[in-house]
Amino acid sequence: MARRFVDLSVALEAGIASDPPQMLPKIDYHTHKDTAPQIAAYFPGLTSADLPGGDGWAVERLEISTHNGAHLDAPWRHHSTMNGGEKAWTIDEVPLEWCCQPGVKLDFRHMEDGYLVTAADVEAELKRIGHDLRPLDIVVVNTSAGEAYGRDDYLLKGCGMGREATLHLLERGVRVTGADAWSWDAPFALTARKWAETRDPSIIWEGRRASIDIGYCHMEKLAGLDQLPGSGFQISCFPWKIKGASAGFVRAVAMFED
Ligand SMILES: N[C@@H](CC(=O)c1ccccc1NC=O)C(=O)O
Repeated sequence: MARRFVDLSVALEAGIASDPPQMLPKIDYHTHKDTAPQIAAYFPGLTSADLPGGDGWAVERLEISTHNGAHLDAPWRHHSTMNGGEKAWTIDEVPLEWCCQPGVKLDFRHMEDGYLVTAADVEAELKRIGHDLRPLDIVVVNTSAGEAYGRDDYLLKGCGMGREATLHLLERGVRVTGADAWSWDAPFALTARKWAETRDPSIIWEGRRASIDIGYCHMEKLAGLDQLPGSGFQISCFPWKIKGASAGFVRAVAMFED
């Protein structure tokens, strides 16, 4: 039996519209030509001419936040408490068991930017793909943001998972979800417009705040969801173990046993 992999993570990349301007990642690439003196520092007397082709080593320095690139948000990201009053788990406390499970893909690409997905929308899509949710299924949502990654309109793209839809998944035992958009919730700028009209603060991060009731994790900035069927694959998305952090980078991968 051959195993096939689909990469579900965007590359961490500088110079594209992946995040708001003040939150963009910075990557300083030190090339082989730049670094020969770094090696020479360990071997007094060595010159670049002694190295093959004059090459030193390649290394990069990053200036990033835990929310740049494809990442898994821990319950701690969503609120300081989870499960009705317990201290919320940070990323290093998330059970590994949550992060390698059967995957389910919901296709919501046709939904309008900023539309708030309901529990009925989730049920209708599960019926269409013929899947009954099981505890710990990893549910990923393909929105219109997926194909806009890196474009100037990326931050405004995609429907949002509302509180009702999020709780619907959590009440069925789902503990890890994901989207290919900048956020699990609706794009911030669109929620801000609604807030300016209503002044109702409960609409801000309404999907992720479901974690206050039932702690869960979600991935953001996924890629390649259009290549997945509705079900029939595993997802692996172990996060970087960053002590006490709100999120960890993930190389999310879908695996098929063909
Ligand atoms: N909506 C996303 C992304 C986000 O908030 C973010 C992305 C890059 C850098 C910083 C971010 N947020 C706060 O510092 C999240 O909640 O992780």
